[in-house]
Amino acid sequence: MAKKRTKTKKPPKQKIKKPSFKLSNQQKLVFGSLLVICGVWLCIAFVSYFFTGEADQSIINTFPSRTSGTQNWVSQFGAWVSEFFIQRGFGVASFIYSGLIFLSGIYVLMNLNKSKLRKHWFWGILITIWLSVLLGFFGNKTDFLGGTIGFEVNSYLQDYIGKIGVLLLLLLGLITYLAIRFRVTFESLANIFKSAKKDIKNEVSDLKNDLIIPLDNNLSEEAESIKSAFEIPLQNTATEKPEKDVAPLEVKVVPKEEEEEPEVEMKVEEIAEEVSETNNLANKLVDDFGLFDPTLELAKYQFPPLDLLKKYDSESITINQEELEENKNKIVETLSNYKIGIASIKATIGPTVTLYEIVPEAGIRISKIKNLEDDIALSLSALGIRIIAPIPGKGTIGIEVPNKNATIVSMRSVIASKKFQTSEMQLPIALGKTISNETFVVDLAKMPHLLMAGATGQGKSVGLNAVLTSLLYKKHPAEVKFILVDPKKVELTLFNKIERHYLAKLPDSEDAIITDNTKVINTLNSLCIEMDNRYELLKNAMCRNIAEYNAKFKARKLNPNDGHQFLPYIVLVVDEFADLIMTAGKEVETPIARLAQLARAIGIHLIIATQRPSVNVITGIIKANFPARIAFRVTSKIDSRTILDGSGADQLIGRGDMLFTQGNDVIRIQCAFVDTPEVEKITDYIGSQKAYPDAYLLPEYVGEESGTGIDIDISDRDKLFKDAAVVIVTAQQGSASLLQRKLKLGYNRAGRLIDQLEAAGIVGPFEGSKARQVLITDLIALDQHLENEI
Ligand SMILES: Nc1ncnc2c1ncn2[C@@H]1O[C@H](COP(=O)(O)OP(=O)(O)OP(=O)(O)O)[C@@H](O)[C@H]1O
Repeated sequence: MAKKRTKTKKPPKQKIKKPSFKLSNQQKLVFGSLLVICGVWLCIAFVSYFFTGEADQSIINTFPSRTSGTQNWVSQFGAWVSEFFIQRGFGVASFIYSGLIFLSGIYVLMNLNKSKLRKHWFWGILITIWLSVLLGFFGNKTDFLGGTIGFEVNSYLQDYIGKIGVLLLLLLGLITYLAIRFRVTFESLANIFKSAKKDIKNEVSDLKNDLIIPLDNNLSEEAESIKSAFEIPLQNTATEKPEKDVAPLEVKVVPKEEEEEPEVEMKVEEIAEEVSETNNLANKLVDDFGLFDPTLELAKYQFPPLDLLKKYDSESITINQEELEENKNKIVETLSNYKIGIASIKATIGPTVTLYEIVPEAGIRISKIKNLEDDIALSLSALGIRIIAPIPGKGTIGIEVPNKNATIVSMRSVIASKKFQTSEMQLPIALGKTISNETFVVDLAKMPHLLMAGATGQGKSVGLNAVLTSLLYKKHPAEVKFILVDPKKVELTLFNKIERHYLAKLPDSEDAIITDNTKVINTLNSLCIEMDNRYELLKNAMCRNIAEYNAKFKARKLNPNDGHQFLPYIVLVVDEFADLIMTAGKEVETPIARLAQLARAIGIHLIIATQRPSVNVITGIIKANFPARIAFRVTSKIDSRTILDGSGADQLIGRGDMLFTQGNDVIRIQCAFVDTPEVEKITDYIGSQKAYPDAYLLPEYVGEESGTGIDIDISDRDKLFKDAAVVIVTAQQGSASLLQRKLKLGYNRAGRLIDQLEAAGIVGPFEGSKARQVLITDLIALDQHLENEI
């Protein structure tokens, strides 16, 4: 009897939402004012206590009676609170509390940094205790100087460490406070003393110089003219005598100063001070305003909730014992046909395939099994069998056999997984589940670029959506931007709704999603400029990569006035890369290769998807720079080799069954499934929230083709100008695509040539969808036309 066991599936843990304590502006006004008033009221009550406290003593315990007749300026409650804080609490130091409450009100009203306020409270409470103990040292039990707490703590300590001990302890407290709060060090204290000593000395010597200089002047002026020699003593008659008295002193003091001034130490200290100044400035800014928060502009942005993703009925894996047994028998039988004995066999059930791990009997060479790969697959007669001989690092042989009932790996289950939720990766992507049913999460930033290939209908678009969805669930709009290239015009259009949140575009383009191949070239070149700009920023900030740079920026160590800014990651997604490379050729390949080679450190990552993984699409230069690859099912072994450098992708079963490699091992994964309505819901959810004023603007790129001024210099003409003219005149058809085909050019270059031909008067102006008119009738006329030009 077939036993069916169903794995009990724990419901995904919903993240418990923390209650938000954010106040509206009106609430802040009310709450802030309340605190300010409380602070002032408390202060009045405390001051009053010094005058009325004694009189109120007797009636304090009758509280709360309306007729008690307290004398405190703020009446009964004031008397009681003051008694509580001053007499029974911390004595005079209680004033600090009223100050703290007042300060809190100001912070709330002015919406100032809360972390600083917390610091004020922390230190305020410590100072209150310290002060209360200090004053308690001098007071007695009934005294309100240190309050009951100050007095009691004192007497307790004095019993153990004596009066001197308490004083020393208080001194230690003071030193600790100064050291931690004001970062006072022994050196800085020594410096203060030194500079104070020097200031005094300078003042003394200035005083002396004041007295000496006139004497010098006298001497020089005496040498110059007798007249002035007379005048000066006349002006300084009153100081004449002391000058003469002080003159011998000059000799004594000056050499002393000369001995002290050339101290080398001084210079070293100054440099150290300068460095710490910038750090101190950054620290101070962080103290005042907290770390820079890039998400502040969209502070209220809500990440899409999990509920937007669908749950699927067939999500839990059902283990069909009968099927397992059947497959095992088939494997054992098939292998024994080839005289391969099996020592043990183990099955791991995944969402779409089951992995049978076989340990062959001793003496059987793995190469033998490897050679029989195709025959074994044929004997097992099932689609999608993949043999891994040996499984890397295990020394066993793996045979992956598709399950009869494949389960869907929902996007919801992988997003909800602990692995994804707690991941600390820079750009985490939940791709799906592995063969052992583990959620597979990778970091796009580490890949650093991804090549995706697969025949049509095998799950590429779903895969791209899974990647984008993962990032939307994990990254704030301030942290990542997408550039989407979608020549099919349908796959990625949904993301239009989040243009002003998550997309990046060229400044002059209307649509953020690029569907026109010519625009791709501009965008790629613009991205290269962005890359160069970012490298410049990183160089100036002395950072090696974007993570370091952003951390430094957040710590306010980089000045925005120097052009520094928080850099979001940029993810370029190109669907149908084959289409692009066919129409634009080198013009696309070159910037893509450049970006792929250099962009990893500055946070630009490329994801390229193609249906046709042929070598003229995935060229050597592209392949070399895309170590991370995903292969969905392809139709031939050759295609599989092109993507993975090995076979396997041709043996997949489709519908999101894929192989992933990051350079070494190949991992089989069932891609998470996210349907279009789910993506729509997510983009709707994000799109309905407050957005940035515009999409993230890439640097402007003035494409060469945009210089289509009709006055093109003859010397600037393309080398192929003459050939192009011949092609156009012969065919009597002024179209760029004709040039592309005949001269094997990219679209851009062909477009440029057409512009040059127009400038030369060979073709007419642009006429919309129609081909341009050819103004030269035959090749002889063309030759004459070109000769006349010169
Ligand atoms: N991970 C998956 N789990 C379950 N089913 C999937 C998965 N991925 C794809 N499919 C199924 O395969 C169909 C085709 O997928 P998809 O549109 O992604 O193919 P594609 O490779 O993008 O095709 P094309 O290149 O023609 O656009 C989907 O409609 C869905 O039914």
